[in-house]
Amino acid sequence: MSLPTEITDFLGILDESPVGVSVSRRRDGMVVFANRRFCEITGLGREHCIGHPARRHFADDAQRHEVVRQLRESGEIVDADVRFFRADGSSFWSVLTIRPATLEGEAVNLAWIYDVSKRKQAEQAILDGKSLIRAMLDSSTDGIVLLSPEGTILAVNAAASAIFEEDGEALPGRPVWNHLPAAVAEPMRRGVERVLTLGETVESHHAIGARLFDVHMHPVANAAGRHDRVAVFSRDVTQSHQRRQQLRKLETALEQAPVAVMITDSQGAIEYVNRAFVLVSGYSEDEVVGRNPRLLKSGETAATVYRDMWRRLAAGATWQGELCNRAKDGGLFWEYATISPIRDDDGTVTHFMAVKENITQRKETEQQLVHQATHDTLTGLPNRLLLEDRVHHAIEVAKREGRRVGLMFLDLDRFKIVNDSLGHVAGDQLLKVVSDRLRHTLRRSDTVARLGGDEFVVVLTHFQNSSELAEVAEKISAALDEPVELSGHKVHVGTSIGIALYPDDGDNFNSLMKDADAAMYRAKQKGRNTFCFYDSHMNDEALDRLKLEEALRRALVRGEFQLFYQPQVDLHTGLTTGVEALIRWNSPERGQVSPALFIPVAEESNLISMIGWWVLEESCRQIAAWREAGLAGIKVAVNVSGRQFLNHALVECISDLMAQYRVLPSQLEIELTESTVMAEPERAIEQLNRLREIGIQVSVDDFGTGYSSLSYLKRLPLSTIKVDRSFVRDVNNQSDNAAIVSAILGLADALDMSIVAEGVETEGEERHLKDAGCIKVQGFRYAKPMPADQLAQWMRREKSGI
Ligand SMILES: Nc1nc2c(ncn2[C@@H]2O[C@H](COP(=O)(O)O[C@H]3[C@@H](O)[C@H](n4cnc5c(=O)[nH]c(N)nc54)O[C@@H]3COP(=O)(O)O)[C@@H](O)[C@H]2O)c(=O)[nH]1
Repeated sequence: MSLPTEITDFLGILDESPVGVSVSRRRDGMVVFANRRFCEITGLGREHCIGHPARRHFADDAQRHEVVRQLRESGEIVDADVRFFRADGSSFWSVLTIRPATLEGEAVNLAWIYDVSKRKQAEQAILDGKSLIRAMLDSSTDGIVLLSPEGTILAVNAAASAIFEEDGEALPGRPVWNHLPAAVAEPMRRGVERVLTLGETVESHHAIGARLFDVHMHPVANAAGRHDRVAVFSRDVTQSHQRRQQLRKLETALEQAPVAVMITDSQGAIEYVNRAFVLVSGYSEDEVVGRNPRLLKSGETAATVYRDMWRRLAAGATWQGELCNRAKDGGLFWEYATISPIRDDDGTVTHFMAVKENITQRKETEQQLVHQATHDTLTGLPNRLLLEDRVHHAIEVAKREGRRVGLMFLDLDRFKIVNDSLGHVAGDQLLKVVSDRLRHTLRRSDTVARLGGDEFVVVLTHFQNSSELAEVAEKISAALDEPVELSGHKVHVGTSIGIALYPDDGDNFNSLMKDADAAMYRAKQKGRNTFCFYDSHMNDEALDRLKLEEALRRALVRGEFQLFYQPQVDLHTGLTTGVEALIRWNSPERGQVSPALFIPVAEESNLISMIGWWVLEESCRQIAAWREAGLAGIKVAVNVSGRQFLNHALVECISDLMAQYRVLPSQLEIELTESTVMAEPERAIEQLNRLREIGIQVSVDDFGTGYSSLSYLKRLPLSTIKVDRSFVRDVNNQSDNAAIVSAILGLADALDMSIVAEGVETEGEERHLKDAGCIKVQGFRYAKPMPADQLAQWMRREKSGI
């Protein structure tokens, strides 16, 4: 299109304009003119602008539509911010103004563009910065409020709006005091004044409803450096306060806990201990912090316990178990510990926590109970249960090491007499003395146990041969043969010891015990206070003894006993002065059993008391029967065993029997063996005096076979000494027997006692005795023991002088 000159001039002017100008036809939007600046701004050559649609310059379709809409509605565009394309495809911000005009009758749009990219970028940067600050402020969990000196809210972040429970946009311009409780507003007002006056930060704590806040107020300066605003930062510390309180409660609970608590780091260095720990261990916190818990180690906890503990802890598991630890003062204490690993958020074990209950008392009670269950209460020695365990163990070790085990069975020889006569208290005292002597005689490695009663067992493991065992047995015998002082009485007990060996005699506890028991019985038979090694025949004997005991028991019930009577004769007159009652057992199974065989078994098994009472009663009954039969005045001497003699009830019992059968004291005599009298001389003196008070005379049997103390003999109220038949035998030919008999006669004379010589069998013996001055005799030479009816005939014959 060729343009008139005035138009060309106008366009020439526009071409020089510093603003980009383009002219486009309104009917088709085709550009008809673009000035130099327009081409510079868009980077397009003029030929790429003119003759092309104006819309192609718009970089944003939405903006283009808006421009078209406004043009349609108002016919012009004033200072719109629009993005245009550059020739290289990039875009720039421009301020666009379009005004309608007419060019040569053609309606056109005159468009001015002004590149505002730099300003836009700056604006965007500010906007970005502001929104960043805003975003930062809003993302803060602390409430932030900017206040004027009067307390007017200038700005708030989201957290502050939430505290005030108000819309954040509504708050600026309002006095902050209206949004605070009076109790908070007033101190805050003073705080603001102070911040602005002094220019310093003020900190305070406030409660708003149920929530707690830490408040920091900072001065904010203006461009001139003057503090003209206050920034208030409020931190909601409700939860942390509650947590702190909970922690404090936990700490108090830990401190006051009755259980010891210890926390170590992962390497075992102690970091914390509570008060219970300090009390139990005796160590202060300072003394243990930084140290390893092994400082409590006592050496009493089995190594396996620690191994198990570390195996579990290393696997990250909790360990529970009992530890025996040592306190600072050296004392031991027991703890039931639960040790658990403590992990951080990543699951790494950072610490270990030990919670330990003091179970010392329970342990001590347990140990006491175990001790009670395994030890004899009276002597404190191991009992049968523990003995069995020790023997098992000793056999196991001996088996491995190819050694022998010696088991000694001890039975006190005269314990039962002491117990019956002096009472249980003295008996207990005696057992304690015996225990102490055994303990002192043996090595610590040997076991001494009490089975009960007067039976003890010694187990020896360290000996070379059986003669060493014999030496030990001798030492024990010697120690127990020493007299024991009991309630003012000197008592001789003595012990019989049976010895069995592993593996020689048995390979288990029961067989060794059985064998040693059999050997002990043999030792008793050998004469007491001695020892005997087991040999295989002993078991048969022990079995026989047991059977005999059972048969004896039955005999009492079945009435298989009978009394025989042996006369005692006066050599001057040839008349019977009395008779000795001698028991006989007519066993349907065994036939006639000698009292020499069954009396010792009865003594061992306690049956002797019942048999003794039977003999006493039967003797009294017989005296009465003879009286009824016209044979008054027969004096009966009854053998009384040691146990029966020392029984408190003996005197009363004899009195009762005498009263029941109307027996005169002169018709009854008691015979005691020398050993019975001398076992307990003091006690014997007491009992003999009581018998004398009721008129009963006592003779001492088997005189010369035991060990009489002359000083005691002098004090004993005895009427007669019976010379044992071992001294009477062949007295006329054996000078030593003659000397003994002569000495006994002299003694009896000096002590004003009468003499009866036992077991006279020959005329020579009789003559010697008569010449020596012994008048009363007893023996087969005159009469053998006979049943009561035969004795009655014997007496009648004698009376009638036949
Ligand atoms: N506790 C009790 N002991 C009793 C009782 N009855 C008897 N015994 C004691 O038993 C032992 C054996 O007695 P026994 O077999 O009866 O022998 C007595 C006489 O038979 C025997 N004796 C008498 N004279 C002679 C003789 O000339 N030769 C000879 N070889 N033996 C003779 O002596 C025994 C009487 O002894 P002792 O009692 O010491 O006077 C014996 O120890 C009895 O004591 C009883 O009831 N209770």
